[in-house]
Amino acid sequence: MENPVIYIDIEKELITPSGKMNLIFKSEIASGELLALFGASGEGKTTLLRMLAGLTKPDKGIIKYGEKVWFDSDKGIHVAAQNRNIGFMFQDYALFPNMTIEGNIRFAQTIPDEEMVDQLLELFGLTGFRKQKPDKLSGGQKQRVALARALARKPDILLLDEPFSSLDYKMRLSIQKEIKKAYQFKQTTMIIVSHDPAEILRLAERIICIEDGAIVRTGTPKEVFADYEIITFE
Ligand SMILES: Nc1ncnc2c1ncn2[C@@H]1O[C@H](COP(=O)(O)OP(=O)(O)OP(=O)(O)O)[C@@H](O)[C@H]1O
Repeated sequence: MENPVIYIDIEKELITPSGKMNLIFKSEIASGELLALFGASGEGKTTLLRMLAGLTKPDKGIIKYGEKVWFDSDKGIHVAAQNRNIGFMFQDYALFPNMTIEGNIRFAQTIPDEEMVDQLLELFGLTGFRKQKPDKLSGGQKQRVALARALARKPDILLLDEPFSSLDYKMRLSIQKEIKKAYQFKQTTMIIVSHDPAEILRLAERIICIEDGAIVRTGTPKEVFADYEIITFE
């Protein structure tokens, strides 16, 4: 069954180091779409994901998931994060320090599924660490656990904020490939924040560029990056 379309039409005043900036975002995100958000630091990409996840309230507007209204400022509706079935991994993710790696992944599941825990550990190259505590792991390994945890709850929507930043090139490529495979297959809608055009070209079907708090461009990554000479198309 297809996931519903996400409809976002919101405004939020951001308090930035250089003053106030109004973030205005209106878009429809299709079911099963792999969308990248691209923009300079401080443009509000993380805040946008947080609003979609229900962790930050927009000042005004509407967020809908199919027929379900998740946010409506006029009607005073704000559905809590735990009722949106969104998997997310933000830059400031924290693992539970007293739980093992497998425990961290298991804890994220809404319905217990040991086979999936094993698959995720395998997919992210973590099987050998499953009984370890997070403090024994490197930054890249911790990031992989956080990614596995975001996937573990079988979310309808997956929000990834710079999810591969601590991974080495080889691991980056292999995990990008696996994520793309697994989630296109399941038709999970995925929104990824990335500063890396090559990564966006590899992963995303559509890109939305944000500048000064507004959408300035949208299209396929090839269309949008066509002007950038530095990019090598694969
Ligand atoms: N709830 C909030 N209310 C008002 N301003 C906020 C709120 N949350 C974040 N901001 C501000 O909005 C600005 C944009 O932050 P955000 O983290 O969304 O940007 P970003 O595009 O994700 O940047 P980066 O690429 O560096 O992660 C920052 O200056 C931040 O201080």
